[in-house]
Amino acid sequence: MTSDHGSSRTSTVDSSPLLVKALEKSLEVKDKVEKCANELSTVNETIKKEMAAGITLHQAEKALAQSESVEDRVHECAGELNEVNNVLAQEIDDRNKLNRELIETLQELSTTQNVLSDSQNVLAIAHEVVEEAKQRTLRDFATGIPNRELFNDRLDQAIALARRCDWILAVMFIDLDGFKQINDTHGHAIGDRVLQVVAQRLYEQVRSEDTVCRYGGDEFLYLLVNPRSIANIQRVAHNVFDRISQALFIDDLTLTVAPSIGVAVYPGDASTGQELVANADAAMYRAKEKKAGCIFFASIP
Ligand SMILES: Nc1nc2c(ncn2[C@@H]2O[C@H](COP(=O)(O)OP(=O)(O)OP(=O)(O)O)[C@@H](O)[C@H]2O)c(=O)[nH]1
Repeated sequence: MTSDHGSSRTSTVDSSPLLVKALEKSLEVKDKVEKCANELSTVNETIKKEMAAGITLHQAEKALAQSESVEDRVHECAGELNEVNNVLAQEIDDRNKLNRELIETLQELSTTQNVLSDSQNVLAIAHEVVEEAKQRTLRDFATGIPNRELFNDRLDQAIALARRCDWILAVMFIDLDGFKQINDTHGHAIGDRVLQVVAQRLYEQVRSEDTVCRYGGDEFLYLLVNPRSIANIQRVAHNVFDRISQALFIDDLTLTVAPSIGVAVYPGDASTGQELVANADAAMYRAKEKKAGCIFFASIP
């Protein structure tokens, strides 16, 4: 067996130094055994020939000595093979141990991944719960539309934008006329349904950049962002008025509520959100007092 052949085998099998050595050793032993077998076969051939020709005692002793020498070397090879086997057995043990450790590590990794995935799910649910809670704190419980807190936040943002972009803004203060009468005549539950329908009508009308909210009781606010002109504000206010004034059908009741609307415009009527709402509120009261078409602009004396 050539060393070239040996090195190509060992390099493809493993790069562990112990294993490389053991394999080289086994190739050496194999060579030795092959030599012994050849020698033994030569000795046997000679003995056969000599026996055919009539073997002498001297020849028989010589042949025995030769075969004993081969036998000694075969024993030696067996010892060496045993050593190789021990090394290989140790290597197999080590590899099995490594495999077991690898499997355990993979199992631990899989458990960790499951725990991680569970944690991620829990986290996602927690996010949803927090988001829902956040939404609840920003929505009016009875009608589902934004509440005063969300409106004020949007109003502050709108004022900041309007300042930077040179826009106008408008706040409409909407109060239902004679709402108490509905409560008193038909009960609080019907009054609640009326508020819900009004809120829905406002919500359906509002553009995505604008905001409506229930301010409290039967009061609603409507923020118009960058309406561009007073004429546009008037048009929206009239649309809101007409939509709210349409008949409401609740169970077998047909009800009507008309709103009083006060409008304040930024920057002409106020420079802050709070002032804008207060001025729209004051305009709404003047609209109520005068009963003049029920829409009143703060800037109109
Ligand atoms: N059903 C119901 N009623 C409410 C709610 N919040 C406030 N109210 C009632 O709404 C009414 C609001 O009072 P007002 O604005 O004086 O009633 P109004 O009859 O519309 O009076 P004007 O605005 O002057 O026309 C009161 O009767 C409150 O009890 C609510 O969530 N549900």
